[in-house]
Amino acid sequence: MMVGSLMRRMVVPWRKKAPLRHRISFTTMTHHSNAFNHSHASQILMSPPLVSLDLPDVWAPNSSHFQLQVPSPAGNFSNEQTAAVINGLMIADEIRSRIASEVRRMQDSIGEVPGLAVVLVGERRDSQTYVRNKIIACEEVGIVSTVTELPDDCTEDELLNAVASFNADPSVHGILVQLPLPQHLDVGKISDVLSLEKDVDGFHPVNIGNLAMRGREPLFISCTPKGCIELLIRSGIEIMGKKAVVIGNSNIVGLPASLLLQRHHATVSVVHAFTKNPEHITREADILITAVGMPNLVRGNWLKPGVVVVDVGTNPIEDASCECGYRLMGDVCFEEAVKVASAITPVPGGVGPMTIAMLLSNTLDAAKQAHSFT
Ligand SMILES: NC(=O)C1=CN([C@@H]2O[C@H](COP(=O)(O)OP(=O)(O)OC[C@H]3O[C@@H](n4cnc5c(N)ncnc54)[C@H](OP(=O)(O)O)[C@@H]3O)[C@@H](O)[C@H]2O)C=CC1
Ligand SMILES: Nc1nc(=O)c2c([nH]1)NC[C@@H]1CN(c3ccc(C(=O)N[C@@H](CCC(=O)O)C(=O)O)cc3)C=[N+]21
Repeated sequence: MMVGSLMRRMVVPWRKKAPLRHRISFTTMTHHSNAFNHSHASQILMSPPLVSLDLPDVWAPNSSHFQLQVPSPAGNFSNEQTAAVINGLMIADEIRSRIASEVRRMQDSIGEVPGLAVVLVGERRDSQTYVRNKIIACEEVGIVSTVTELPDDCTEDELLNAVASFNADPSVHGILVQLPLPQHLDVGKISDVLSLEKDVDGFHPVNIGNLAMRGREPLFISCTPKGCIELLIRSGIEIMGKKAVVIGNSNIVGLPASLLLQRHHATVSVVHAFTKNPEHITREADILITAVGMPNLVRGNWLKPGVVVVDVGTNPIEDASCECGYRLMGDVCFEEAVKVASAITPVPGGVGPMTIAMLLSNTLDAAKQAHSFT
């Protein structure tokens, strides 16, 4: 289990009662009737469902406060309206409550709890913060987490050995290697080594390939795109038949987001760094997902009135008035977009919390699969 003497491990113990703010029953969830009316509905990814927990992957929110009053995209949207702001924190909270009760049910039934191993290389402040947030989130739902920290100058073998040791550890059901890695380490080699059954980040080429191919089902879908689609569905926004534009094409967000939107029968265009006149393409979008890392890239005049905007971008901006010295901004100029869009996710408080909720969900799924627990 040790990788040289450089590795530090931190084990967060299982807490019996997760201190979540809201505890709600999920038994009242129903299918999203509009989406299921369509004859192609059965072709939408059904296994595994978007959110684990054996729910259908297209479904309506179970309480009215999640149902946004969204004017139909590009339809009768008036310029005087402002967009509904999609509350990712609240939706993620509800999902985490459900995961917590599933983890308890698993422990009560078979005496096992899901385990997540995180590998963190180097000392990037942002990565340390993200990992800490993931560990806290695990603790809150009863998932046991382990962090391996490796120094910036660790060798590829040390990193691969850490992953391999978690592959072999039956108490670890999910493995996440925090990105970005230092330049001398090849992220592709990790996914070659990482066990497919433990790839809770959904980065394994077989998982991405299966996401791309008709008639195939990935074991895991990348957390951020999965969170984006979950936000749309939970907000009552139909995807099928819509024109969707994704800005960004990374393996971690943009590419799987466009594949997932296609699975939901959107017509998808991808905008990237070499796209000429991107605003001509984005202005066609009914649904826009942006994952670039450039604050204010998307201005109000890039948007069609009534568009639904999902802003993945997470950009720290220096701000002396904030306690930590910076604030977070998305890729979208929120003040302008909110006057044009019908619904929009904020940063912070939109996609970010959903990414973490989906990681917990994937880890629970992995543990259920490992123990044949249904
Ligand atoms: N909220 C969350 O949960 C998460 C947020 N993020 C955030 O999302 C953002 C993107 O992350 P990630 O995908 O990892 O980033 P990458 O740097 O890996 O990818 C950025 C993508 O943006 C494209 N791009 C760069 N410049 C432009 C431009 N001027 N116009 C259009 N496209 C452009 C690139 O195009 P090309 O392919 O041509 O190079 C690339 O596909 C970051 O801000 C990150 O912090 C990321 C993960 C999770
Ligand atoms: N292997 C791997 N998997 C990832 O999923 C992964 C990664 N590496 N590297 C970095 C990116 C980034 N990412 C975020 C997760 C949560 C928030 C998040 O919770 N954001 C909060 C704000 C958090 C804060 O205040 O700092 C919010 O938007 O409300 C943001 C970004 C996952 N990533």
